[in-house]
Amino acid sequence: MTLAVENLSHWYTTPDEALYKDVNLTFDNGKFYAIVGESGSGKTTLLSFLAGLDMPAAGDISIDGKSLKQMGLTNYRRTRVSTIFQSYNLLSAMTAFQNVATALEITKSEHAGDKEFIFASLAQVGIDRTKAVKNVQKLSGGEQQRVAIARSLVVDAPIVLADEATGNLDHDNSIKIIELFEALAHEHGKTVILITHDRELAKMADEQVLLKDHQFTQLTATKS
Ligand SMILES: Nc1ncnc2c1ncn2[C@@H]1O[C@H](COP(=O)(O)OP(=O)(O)OP(=O)(O)O)[C@@H](O)[C@H]1O
Repeated sequence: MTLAVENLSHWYTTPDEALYKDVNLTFDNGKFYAIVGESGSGKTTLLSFLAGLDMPAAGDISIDGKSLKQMGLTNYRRTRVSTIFQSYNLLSAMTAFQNVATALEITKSEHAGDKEFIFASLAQVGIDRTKAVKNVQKLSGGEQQRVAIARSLVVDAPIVLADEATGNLDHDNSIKIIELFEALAHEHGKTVILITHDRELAKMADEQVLLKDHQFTQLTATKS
């Protein structure tokens, strides 16, 4: 499966103040990508298009040649993509466990109601049973971030998008999450796209997409 960005241009004010012009990018399944670039360069904006939350001013996003417009953004969001937002968007009146359980119910997952599966999904991101049954507002920022990651991953979408998913985590926990993303791509064949400010973490990706001076450059990793 290939997710393609075709001749995409976007501006919020006028076309001569475009964030980017005629961008072409491809993202393949089984690969882990990092999008890096200065603050305000337009990374989150690109992610909102890839997530099917917004449409660019010009150009198209397609999946295996079929445009998202053709497919319908709601259909695309429901069936293809899972997004981890910078602001977590957790249901604040609920526990970590309930946040994950709700995602499984909404998406009619085969794991809906499976308590052990839910606890295991949270354990995978370092949230133990004691923390899992706490209201998410009683968890630290980094713990909330990990709950948001677990919630997004249980949905089992072929495309996983993450906006600064490790922004609130210490180095060791960031590495664990990156390894989890790597495994999703390499072992489960997903397309994983992470926005990050952290150049060291970005180097762990198979490809880096650099956004600089209104241009994207796709670089393949040369891993030792
Ligand atoms: N809805 C909007 N209306 C007008 N301008 C916007 C809107 N959203 C973003 N912008 C502007 O577009 C530019 C790119 O924003 P974006 O959030 O995509 O950048 P970013 O690279 O993700 O930044 P950061 O790393 O700081 O999160 C910024 O200058 C921002 O002010």
